[in-house]
Amino acid sequence: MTSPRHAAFDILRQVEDGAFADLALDSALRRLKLNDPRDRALLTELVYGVLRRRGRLDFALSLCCRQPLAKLEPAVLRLLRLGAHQLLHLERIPAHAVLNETVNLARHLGLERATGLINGVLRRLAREQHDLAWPDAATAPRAHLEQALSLPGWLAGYLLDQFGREEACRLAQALLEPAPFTLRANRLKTTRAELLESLAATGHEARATRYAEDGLILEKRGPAALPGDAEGLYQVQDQASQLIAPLLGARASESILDACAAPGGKTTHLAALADNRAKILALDLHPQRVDLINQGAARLGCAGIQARAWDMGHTPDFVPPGSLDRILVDAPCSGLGVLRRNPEIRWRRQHQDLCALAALQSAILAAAAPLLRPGGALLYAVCTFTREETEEVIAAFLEKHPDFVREDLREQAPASWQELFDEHGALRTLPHRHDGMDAFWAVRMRKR
Ligand SMILES: C[S@@+](CC[C@H](N)C(=O)[O-])C[C@H]1O[C@@H](n2cnc3c(N)ncnc32)[C@H](O)[C@@H]1O
Repeated sequence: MTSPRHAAFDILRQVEDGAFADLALDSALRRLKLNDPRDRALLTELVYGVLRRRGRLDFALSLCCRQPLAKLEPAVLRLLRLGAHQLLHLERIPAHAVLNETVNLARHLGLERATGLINGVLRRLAREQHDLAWPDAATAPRAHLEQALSLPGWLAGYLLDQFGREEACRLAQALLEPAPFTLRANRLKTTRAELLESLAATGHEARATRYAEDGLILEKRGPAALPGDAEGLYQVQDQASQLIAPLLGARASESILDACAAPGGKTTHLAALADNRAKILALDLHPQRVDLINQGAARLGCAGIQARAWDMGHTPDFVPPGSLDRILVDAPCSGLGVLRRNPEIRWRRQHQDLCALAALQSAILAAAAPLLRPGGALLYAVCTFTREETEEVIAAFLEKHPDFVREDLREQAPASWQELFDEHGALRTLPHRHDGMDAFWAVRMRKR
């Protein structure tokens, strides 16, 4: 039987080769017979923890290893990172167990020749871990962000430039933590209060979200399965994502385009808010992801959704121009606001990607714009915070589309949401400021 450490080693290798961590982990959890929930939790923690904290782990390891880490065999470095993560961040595992397990795994993997090095480096790290010279946030903020808070160099510089030292450090710290597990009560079938009650009755601890009207955060999961999954009583959806559909401001019976819709979290939310009386066209580039929209809609009891594959780089030729009341463009983006959920993006995303993503976002907006009727509203949303993908995309769009005007979202938002908007009336959520939610950005424009 594969141990959690061995499984984590395999998944980390797959991720280095380009796999998505969540998919590789889900498939391993399904395939392996890890019956003890503690083993499943350890596997998840090892994979997500090592990916999130790689910058921090490499800094600590480099202080304890005589060779530069770049010269180590990839498999040896992977084992060292796994060991270092347990030593530095998982206090309940004693150091001798970490050393034994890591060296045994190295042997099992045929890395007998590296066991001396692995043992030596981890032994030294265990001894010196409380005296490591972490760079100081006040005097060396960029090194602090890279080495203590585990950001790649370009992103450390980017955050400092955009947010300043203190806020950059708070954001980077928040992005290192596991994301909350948040649900949206499906108002087509239940209410938040009812769902909170049935969660409590089945041994789970949950609380209402501070901002999203139908949201609840699972604070402590009980051993039983969550009630109401098959019945479609809830959708797993971050609180920030739950703010987007209400901000579109749709009314029942309107025609809506959800231009980048899969897997359908916001499409199904739009249907629920309109009490199933809106007509929603849900498009996405990838046909297999379109299936997810249909499956979600069926489970949640949503009606009025037509989902199909389409490349929104081009205006859909099957929708009459000027015929839609509302458009949501929840655009593909750098995903830096959801690094907690997709930890491999931290190391995969490059600064130069931002330009290409902004070009794609601009193309999608330009293709959607002719479909809106005069007086209709277009909401643009991304789960990131970079200037390139937010203000700059919208400024370029408004310059080329003088028939659109930007709206101030504060005017129609509830009083309790006012702190979620910036001084230009755009939604700007950040995990360290707003009830732990993902970092999103959204703005609404109206066609004259
Ligand atoms: C941020 S996700 C959308 C999440 C979705 N709105 C939800 O709430 O579940 C962006 C989506 O855009 C899709 N996409 C990427 N390029 C696209 C294109 N050219 N046309 C249409 N969809 C595209 C991706 O497949 C992805 O599903």
